[in-house]
Amino acid sequence: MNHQQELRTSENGGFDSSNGTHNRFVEQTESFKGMVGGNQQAYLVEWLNDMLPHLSLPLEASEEEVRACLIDGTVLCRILNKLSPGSVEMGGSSEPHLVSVKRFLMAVDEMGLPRFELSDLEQGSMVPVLQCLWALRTHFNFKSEGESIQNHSRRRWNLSEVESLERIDHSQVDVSSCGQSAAFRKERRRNSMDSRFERVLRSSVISEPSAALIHDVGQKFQEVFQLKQGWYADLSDAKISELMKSNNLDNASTQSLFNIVNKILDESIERKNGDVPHHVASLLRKVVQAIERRISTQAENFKNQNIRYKARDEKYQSRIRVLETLATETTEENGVVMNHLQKIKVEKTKIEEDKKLEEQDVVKLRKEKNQSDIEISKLKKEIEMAKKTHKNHCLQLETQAKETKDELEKKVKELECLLKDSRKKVKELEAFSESKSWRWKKKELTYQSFIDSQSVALQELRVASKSIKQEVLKTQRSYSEEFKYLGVKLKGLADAAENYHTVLAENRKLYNEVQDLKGNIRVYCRIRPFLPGQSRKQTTIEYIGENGELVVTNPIKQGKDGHRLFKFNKVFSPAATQEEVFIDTQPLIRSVLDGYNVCIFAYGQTGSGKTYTMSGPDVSLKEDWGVNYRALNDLFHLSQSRKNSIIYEVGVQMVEIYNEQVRDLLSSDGPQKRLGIWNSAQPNGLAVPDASMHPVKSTTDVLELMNIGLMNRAVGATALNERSSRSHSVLTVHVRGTDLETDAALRGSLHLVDLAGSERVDRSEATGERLREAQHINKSLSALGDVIFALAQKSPHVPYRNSKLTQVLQSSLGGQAKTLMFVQLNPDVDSYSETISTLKFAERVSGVELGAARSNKEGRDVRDLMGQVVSLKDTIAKKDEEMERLRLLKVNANGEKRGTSSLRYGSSSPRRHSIGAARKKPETVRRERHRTF
Ligand SMILES: Nc1ncnc2c1ncn2[C@@H]1O[C@H](COP(=O)(O)OP(=O)(O)OP(=O)(O)O)[C@@H](O)[C@H]1O
Repeated sequence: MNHQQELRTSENGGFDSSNGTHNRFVEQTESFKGMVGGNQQAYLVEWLNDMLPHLSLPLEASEEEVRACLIDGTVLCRILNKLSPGSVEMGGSSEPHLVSVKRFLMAVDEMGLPRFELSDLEQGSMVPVLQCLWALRTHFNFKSEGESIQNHSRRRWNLSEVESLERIDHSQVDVSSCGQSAAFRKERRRNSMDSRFERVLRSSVISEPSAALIHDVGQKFQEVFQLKQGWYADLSDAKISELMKSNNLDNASTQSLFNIVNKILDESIERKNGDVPHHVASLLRKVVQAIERRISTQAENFKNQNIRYKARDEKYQSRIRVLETLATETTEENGVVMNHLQKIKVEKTKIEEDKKLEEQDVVKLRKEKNQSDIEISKLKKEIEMAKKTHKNHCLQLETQAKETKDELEKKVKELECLLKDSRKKVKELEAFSESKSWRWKKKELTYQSFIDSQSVALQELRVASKSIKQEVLKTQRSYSEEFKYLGVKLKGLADAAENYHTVLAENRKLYNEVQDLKGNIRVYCRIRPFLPGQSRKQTTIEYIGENGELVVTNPIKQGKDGHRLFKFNKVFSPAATQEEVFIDTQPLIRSVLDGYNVCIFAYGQTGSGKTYTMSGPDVSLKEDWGVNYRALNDLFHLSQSRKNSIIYEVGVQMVEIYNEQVRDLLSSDGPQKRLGIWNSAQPNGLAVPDASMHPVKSTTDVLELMNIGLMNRAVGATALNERSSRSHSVLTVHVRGTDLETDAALRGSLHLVDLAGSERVDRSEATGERLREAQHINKSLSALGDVIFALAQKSPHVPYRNSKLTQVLQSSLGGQAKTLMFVQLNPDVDSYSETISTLKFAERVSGVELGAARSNKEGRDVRDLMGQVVSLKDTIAKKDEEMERLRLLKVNANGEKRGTSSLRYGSSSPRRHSIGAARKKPETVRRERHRTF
């Protein structure tokens, strides 16, 4: 059902009793309020279009479109004037739209209908506006319906007539289309639903063959009758009669004729008095007559058609019957007749099939109708359901509203309580603030009196401060004078302090010179740093003084007894570099070139850094070079710089003392060769005359030789498990210089001794071979200690012969040599006792006076005499050596008897690295040495 049909239904419904009119008006207005939505808006739009056709608003016009249409107020005023002519004054087009709307609203107010606000129409919700229009529509519908029941029943008749015509049209069409296909009939039916207007048109020109023709006729009518509201008022009688005379009415469609009738009726209703002008009435009659005529002719046509169909049908039936009787009577003519009959039967079956199809169509249509009925009932149910849910929703909302109202009331009560409380509190606060302000006033008074007394005191203080200021100025003056005096004094002190270091250096130089004069053995103490990977334990070194003081702490003892002070020529901290150590050693080494015998030896427990100081950790790196390399490098540099005045020849020996046996590390015969030792200090410094002497000309030569020597020592070490730390190595550098001017000769020698580890035997808990090694080391080191003690005591007998070490070092310790001892310390607290015994030994060494060193410079005569002395000493030494050998043989024989055996290097000793074929045999070297040194 479309909107118009619904509208019509609502318009027609409820008119049974005039008493119910008002109730229904209220109901409808209320219902609109509750259902503002698409349907109601569509009704209103349709109504508006009906009222003012020029609006031609689309049925599904949006709220904004409706607003745009109504906003200027003229539409509203026109509608009202149409419903109730003259109820609103119409303004000109220049009048502002607000005025029109206001006028409309005033009229609505007068009628007592619901109104809307201007703002609603302008931009607010359109619902109040639509409600107002709905009320207006309902109001005037009811009003007019009452009148139309009496006056305009014809109008309704017209519509029903049209519908009845439509039904006739359907049945006619159905009958006429008996012979057509079902599809064609369906198409026709669909077309028939297109629009109400076309349906009406079709019904009016049912005799016409096509819809196009119907439309054409309608168009023509529209052209002929462009009718407007109140049109006939403008027509003259002559015009109307002319219109009636013409055959225009006959050519117009039935719908157009109905429209004329309707308009005439509407106009007459609007005029209220119901009077219709005579000429209009005659026109109306004419139109109605035309319509009636048309309908009667069409009815006549249908009747005739029906009769024709019936007659045709009867004719067919009678023919069939005749043919059937003919068929039964004449059997001879059966063949011919049968054929005839067959044809007739075929025709009959065709007709029956058509009938069946018709029936099927009817059934289908019924079914479709049923389905649509079902759908309608479904929709109705849905609407009811929606109504119910809506009602439920409304109820829910109401209950919610009630609940919220209750809550709000509760809250209001609570707030009231709070308000009461706060009032109480405000009162309390007021009372409190009053008491406080009283107290403050009191305090103010006391403060005032206090301020008065303070201001008096301030006055007094000012006077006092003035006098104090004067005193301060006085003292300032005196202070500045004293400062000046102190400044002068301080300057003197600063000058003195500045000089202090130079004085200190001078002192040290003088001290060294005094020691040189005395021939004291110099002692340099060097402390090894903690090694990487070694946990930073507590150190035994408490203090290192610049002037050679060293304080060592006993980790067990506390207080004064825990500390011990030692004093040496120099103490090198763990941070001291190889370079720094050498700088302090350099002057001593240089004196070798001046013809002095110099001996440098490193003493200390195993791992304390003896080899580090003497050789260095890595020969390939120059900055790591120890005293050995640096000394020889320096000697060559110096000899080069002096080559214009003195020509130097340098030779090198390298021996090892292991288990009281001296072995040549550079000998081409191998280290197993035991060397003889001179029994007394040799004037030429050749302590080990049998050791091969290797002339060197550059640092590279020295490095090469020393590497061979170290390798020989290292090879031995591999076989005998780190023998290097249990043997003494002695590198002797012999220098012979000849003055080019005076031909005077000078000889100097430099012993560089890396002693074996000085730790006690019991500490290492050694046994077997190790014990033997340790015993030998102990023996040699204690022999060294005895020699030093004897020298310190200036004893007439110095026991050099007690060990090979003392014998080798005899020339450096006893003769007027310059001797330097590096005391190497391990800072680890675990090594405290070893450190103390090392330091005690070093203390004793530093006290030894060897007498002033003497240079070995000599003229030619002296040299000849010295040569003789040397040969004599050589002979004595040989004898001594023989005696020594015999003694050793005796000792060994006794030892073998006791079942002990001495260490041999025979098969167990490592392969000897050869110095090379170019090297001369020891005898040759010895001869040469005897010749040159
Ligand atoms: N001043 C130092 N700075 C850095 N490392 C050092 C220093 N002195 C010694 N060392 C390191 O300490 C370790 C032991 O040193 P070194 O072998 O020279 O001791 P040693 O007294 O000669 O031992 P041994 O008696 O066994 O021959 C080495 O690894 C060495 O590099």
